[in-house]
Amino acid sequence: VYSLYCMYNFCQSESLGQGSFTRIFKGSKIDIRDGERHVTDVLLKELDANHKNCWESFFEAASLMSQISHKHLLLVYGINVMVQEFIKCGALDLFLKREGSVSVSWKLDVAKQLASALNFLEEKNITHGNICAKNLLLAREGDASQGSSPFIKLSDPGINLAMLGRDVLLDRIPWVAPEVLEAPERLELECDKWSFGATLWELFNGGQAPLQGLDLERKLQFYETYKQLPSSEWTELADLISQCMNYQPAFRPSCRSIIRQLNSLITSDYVILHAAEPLPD
Ligand SMILES: N#Cc1ccc(Nc2nc(N)cc(-n3ccc(CO)n3)n2)cc1
Repeated sequence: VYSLYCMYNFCQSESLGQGSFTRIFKGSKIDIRDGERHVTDVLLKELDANHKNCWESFFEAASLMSQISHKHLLLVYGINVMVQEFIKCGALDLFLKREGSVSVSWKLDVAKQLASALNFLEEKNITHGNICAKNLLLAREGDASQGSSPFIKLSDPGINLAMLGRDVLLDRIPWVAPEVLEAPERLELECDKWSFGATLWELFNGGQAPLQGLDLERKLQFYETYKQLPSSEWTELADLISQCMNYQPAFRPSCRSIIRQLNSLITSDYVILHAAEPLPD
């Protein structure tokens, strides 16, 4: 099996003229197969700014052409790129592992921002389905000494849970809610609350993955025996995490309650006592 690594690099050359609603660039597709580089000339078509609204038909046209082939039909290599805003400091789990010592109030600030993103999704009745520190992107590091706070953005959920194999789902224990394992196609809002609890745990444990190193069988047993993650010595935090990670979805707190509890954590004297060093647990 070879790893297909395909990178587009392209230079803007207006000389290629304009499509009706598109800008076109000449580029080259670099595939690496069995250690060999294959460079192919490609043309990249980008929907221009004031026609973003008809991206569906742009997408349909491209996917239609990519599904058929004939010697007199243009070959479409694919439309398999998602273009995202580049977030300066990358994923939170890696940042926490690298940094190690961020203050308790920094962590609570990040937790509150995630809670407000979840609150927004809850109001829209949208379930994300893949809340975890890996999918929290740090747009601004924030520096406690300068008093500037961090700024996070929740990434896309990736492939729909119902499309994933059972092993992938099991490997997402303990982020994936227990009820999702049995019915990944029926995602409810409550499953994001469970994942929020697991993400809080990551946040206050230096970005290390909970249940790391457990194989899938043991991860499944963790749920079958209704286990909880090792609780923090900060009881109010441990309470919030276990409320979110309640095996009964209906008993999990609403986003408003989560935000209220985070606000009271922020004012608790634990924060002042641990202003500088990270929580020991
Ligand atoms: N060193 C370093 C470094 C790495 C990445 C970025 N930036 C960025 N921008 C995005 N839009 C998305 C991501 N992601 C990273 C993991 C995921 C998983 O979803 N996304 N990283 C900035 C610095």
